[in-house]
Amino acid sequence: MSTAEAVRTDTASTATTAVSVDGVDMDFGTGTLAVRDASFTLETGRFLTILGPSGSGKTTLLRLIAGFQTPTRGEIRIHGQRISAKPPHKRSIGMVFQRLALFPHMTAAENVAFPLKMRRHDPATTPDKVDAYLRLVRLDGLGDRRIHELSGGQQQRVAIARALVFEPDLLLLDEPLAALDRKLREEMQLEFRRIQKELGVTTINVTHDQREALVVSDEIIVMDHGEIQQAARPSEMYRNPANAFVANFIGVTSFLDGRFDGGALDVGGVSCAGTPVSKLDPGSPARGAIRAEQVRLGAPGTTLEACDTQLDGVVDDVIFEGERLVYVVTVPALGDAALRIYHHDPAAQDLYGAGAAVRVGWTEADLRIFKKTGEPA
Ligand SMILES: Nc1ncnc2c1ncn2[C@@H]1O[C@H](COP(=O)(O)OP(=O)(O)OP(=O)(O)O)[C@@H](O)[C@H]1O
Repeated sequence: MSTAEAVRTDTASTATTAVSVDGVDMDFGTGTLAVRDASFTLETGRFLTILGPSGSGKTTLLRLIAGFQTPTRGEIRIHGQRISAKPPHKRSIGMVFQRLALFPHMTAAENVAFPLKMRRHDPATTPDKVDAYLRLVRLDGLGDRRIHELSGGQQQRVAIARALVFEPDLLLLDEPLAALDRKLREEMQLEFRRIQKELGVTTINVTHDQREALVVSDEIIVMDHGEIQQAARPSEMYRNPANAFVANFIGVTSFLDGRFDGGALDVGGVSCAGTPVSKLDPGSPARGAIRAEQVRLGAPGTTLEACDTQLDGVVDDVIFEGERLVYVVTVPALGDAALRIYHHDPAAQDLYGAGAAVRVGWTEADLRIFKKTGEPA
C-alpha cells in the first residue's frame, strides 16, 4: 500500500477532501496581512491554480499549505490531518519551484532517485521506479545525462519526475514555468495537465499567467491583496467573474464608469444596457465590464443585429495579433471611453483603419455591472 493510500484509509471520513484551508490569516508584521481569511477545500485528484498579481499572497498561501510557515490564524489540513502537526520529513508533498534546485553533479536518473533514497525506499525497486517516472515525463533514454547536458524543458521534466517519484499526496507548483519562453511554457502547461490526469495527484499551482490557469486547472482561485476574490471552475470564472477585479484579471475587458440607474448603467447621461451582478442601489457608483469578444463592430450608420445599446465610435488603433485583430475604439458619447474589440478575420485587416468612423454595440447580457470598488489594474 502506498503512503497516499494509507493516509486516505486512516481518514476515511475526509477521503474526498485532500486539502482544507479554514479562516487562514498570515501576518508578517508589515501592517497588512499577506493572506486574509482564506478558506477553501480541494477534492482529491483535482488541479487547483492560485492566480493573482505580484504581491497578492499566492506564494505565502502555498508555503502555508506546504507547512513551511504557520498561519497567524486558522487551520490547514491535508487529508484531514493538520499540516503543522507533522514533521517536514513525514509530509507527503512533492514540489516544483521556478528555481528547480536540481543537483548539477548528478545525472537525471540520480536526481529522480534522490527523494526515494531520502525516504529510505527499498533500493531494489528504485531503478524501476526511476525508469517509470522518466518515461512518464518522456525522458526515457536520457537518464544518464547530467543536468547541464539537458535543455531547459528537459530539466523541468526531471524536476517534475523528482517531485512525483515518491507518490506524494499533494503536488505543489510555484511558478515552475515562469522562466521558460512562451512556446516551451505552453508545451509544458499541457504536459503538467497530461501528467496530473495520468497520475490523478492532487495539485496546487501558483501563477500570475491567466492563460495557464485557464488551460491547466480544474479550479481557479483568484487573489488580490491577500484576499480570495473568487473560487470557481475556469469556464465559470471566465463567464461569471464575481467582481471587476476578476473581470479585469481574466480575459481582455473594457470598463465603463457611471451610476446604476436601477436597470442600466448611466454613463454621463447615456443609458448603457447591462446586467447588474453585484447588489446595487439605484444611483450608486457602478462599473460596467465588457469582454473584447462581446462588443459588436459595424460600419457607421448600420444597425447592429441584436444589440441593446448602439453608439458611434472612432477607431483609435488596430493591433495585429496573428489569428485576430484588436480594434481600440473610442466612444465620444461615453466621454471617449476606449473599448477593445476582437475581430477574427485578419484578412480583413484594412476593414477599418485608424481614424475610421464605426458603430459599436452590445447586448444587455454582455455588459456586466459591478459595484464600483477601487481602480482596475
Ligand atoms: N517573509 C516575509 N516577510 C514579510 N513580508 C512578506 C514575507 N513574505 C511575503 N511577504 C509579503 O506578503 C505579501 C504577499 O507576498 P507573496 O510572495 O505571497 O505574493 P505573490 O502573490 O506570491 O507575489 P509574486 O507573484 O510576486 O511572487 C507581499 O506584500 C510580500 O511583500
